[in-house]
Amino acid sequence: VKISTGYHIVHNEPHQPYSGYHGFQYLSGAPSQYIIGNSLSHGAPASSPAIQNPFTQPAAGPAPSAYGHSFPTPGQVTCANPPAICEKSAYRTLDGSCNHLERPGLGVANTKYGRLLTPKYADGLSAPPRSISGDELPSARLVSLVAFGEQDVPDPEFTLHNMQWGQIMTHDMSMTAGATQSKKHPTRCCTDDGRLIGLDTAHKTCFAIIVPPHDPAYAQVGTECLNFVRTLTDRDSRCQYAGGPAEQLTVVTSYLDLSLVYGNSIQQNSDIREFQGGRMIVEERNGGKWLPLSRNVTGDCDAIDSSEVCYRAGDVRVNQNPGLAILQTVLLREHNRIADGLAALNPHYDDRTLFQEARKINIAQYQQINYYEWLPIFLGAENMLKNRLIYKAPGGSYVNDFDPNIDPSVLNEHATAAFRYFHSQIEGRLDLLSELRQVLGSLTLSDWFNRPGIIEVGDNFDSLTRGHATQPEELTDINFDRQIKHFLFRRNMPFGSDLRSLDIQRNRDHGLASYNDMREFCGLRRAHSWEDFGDLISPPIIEKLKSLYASHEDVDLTVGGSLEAHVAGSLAGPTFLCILTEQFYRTRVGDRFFFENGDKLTGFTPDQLTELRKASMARLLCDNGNSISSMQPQAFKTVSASNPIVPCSHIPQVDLTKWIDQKPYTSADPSIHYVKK
Ligand code: HEM
Repeated sequence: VKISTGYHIVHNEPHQPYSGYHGFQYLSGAPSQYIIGNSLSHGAPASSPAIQNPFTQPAAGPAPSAYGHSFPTPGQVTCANPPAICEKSAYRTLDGSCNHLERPGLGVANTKYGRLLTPKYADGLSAPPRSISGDELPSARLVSLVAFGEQDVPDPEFTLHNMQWGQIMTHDMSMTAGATQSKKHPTRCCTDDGRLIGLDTAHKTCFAIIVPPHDPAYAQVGTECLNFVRTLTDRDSRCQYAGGPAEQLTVVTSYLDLSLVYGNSIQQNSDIREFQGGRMIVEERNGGKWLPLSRNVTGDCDAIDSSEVCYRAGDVRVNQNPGLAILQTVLLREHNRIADGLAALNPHYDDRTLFQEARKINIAQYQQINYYEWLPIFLGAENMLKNRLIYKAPGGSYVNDFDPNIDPSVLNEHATAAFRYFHSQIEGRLDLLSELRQVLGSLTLSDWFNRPGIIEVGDNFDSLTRGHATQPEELTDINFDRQIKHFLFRRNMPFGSDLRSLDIQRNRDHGLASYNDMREFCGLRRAHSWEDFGDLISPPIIEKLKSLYASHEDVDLTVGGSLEAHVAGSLAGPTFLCILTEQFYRTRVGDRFFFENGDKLTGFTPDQLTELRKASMARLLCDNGNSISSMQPQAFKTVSASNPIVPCSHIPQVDLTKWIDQKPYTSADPSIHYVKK
């Protein structure tokens, strides 16, 4: 694989036409760099325009369940409540407040997404955009069907854990306010049998997706409408609005701080914390240690009865799919493993110290995996080095790059368009594998949305974990698996929703700037005709876009960005790569607690940092399976001669003895009593 060399984002240099924004640009790059994944050639991975009827009879599924009571209530916005003055602490707060000491509200749960470009609403305030011709934009479902395919193309290099970890990071960074995400939304914009509810009677947050006639899936059952509820914005909030166009709200902290494990507030955290030995609550069932059960099983899961397993965690989306529930369990068990280790090494520690120290180590390992193992696959190691997202920092050396001028908020363009491109990696078949990597069976994804109990059955937890470490993810391209394209959250129905349609509709709901505007912002050539997209999008796909949109100016960011040829060494085209790189730069340098920082109070000792840099996905899986004894060292990558399966004991482990013995603190700050040796 050829690595790109031509990209360099220059931070903190506002781009002239958009001077209100944190600017960056690419250095010029030759078109020949765009060669991987989506291709420019005419015969390139097809988007399977001739959609066959792929649908079989539905398997018997669970009965429809009640609404999820623990999910955010539509129409209601929780106000962020950061303190006016921050106390200096060695530990992060749970809601993200006071990460930035002068601006305590930055990155806090229940605040606005950031934006690179001003929103594009039809009325300038909040109405979804229209074509520049004044007409409606093409149906999101139609765009999903015509511009995107559903071919099953396994990725030769990366495993399903690679996809699944991305969803973990996503859930850590953002969640649209007012959404239920996976549970049926109480606001109905379509009737239960898929007919549109008239505009006069529909709720004001409705923005239903119109299904085109002759839809290859939905026409079979007469579905004309997919439910879609708009994200709550600052204009819906009594505590946020300061005038201007609507800005969507996100209900989780923007930092990579494992908020999905620990919760986004003291309240959420108290509900899942044991308050003994620094541990989080785990419950024993059938000899295993599992996430605690939800108190509203039929509300939170698509459970048939209240005896089914349905989890409670730091993030309400925990039950959405089996792979996600597995990694949430792994990260929870890792916390308790560390807390128990620290307790044995430091018997004088109280519950709070053990909890916070274990949390701090868990987050640091996770950030190490994010930046040094996972992100290089997506963004390219060289691109990351060049743009100062990672460093070649030897041993225990610090990287003191916290920048108080950087806003760590999650960008709307990132969460609503660029990062969702990786929905393309989702696989609809989940294999169960033995320790010898023999296939024992497999699950169909849409049978198990919101029914995580399957991971507790028999040896499924380990078999699925091995499966995700062995099975390839779907290639990152224009194809989206049928299981999420026609069967998403289908419950016991023949069909469900379409994730690609939801992505496109959400782009419009959030009024994202157009694909063409974003190209220009990213230093690429602005297109003045359809043909001008040809530098990055193949001609047959441009033809499809032409058949959908009235003008090249209308193309949604989510759509155009997902159709670009990839930059060599990365998993995205230049426009999305620009957004993703900018996001993960901000997420790093805008986090005062980033694990490589050498601050005396919040950081680690050089010895500890040396250990933390040994953290890996493989070790995490080895340590937190029920009984996993072997793994390939690079668990995001498929097994190969250079990445063979080895006994877990061969995989480096973070040595917790470096956290023994805290010496009395001798700094000038009298409020702080201890520091690591
Ligand atoms: C089986 C796997 C997955 C399923 C079923 C799934 C499903 C969903 C659903 C239903 C939404 C909300 C759609 C809407 O109404 O707007 C969503 C949002 C999102 N997904 Fe996924 N997803 C999966 C994996 C991933 C992966 C692998 C990534 C990235 C690497 C990802 C990134 C995102 C992002 C960034 C959002 C928006 C988050 C927010 O700000 O609310 N997802 N996903």
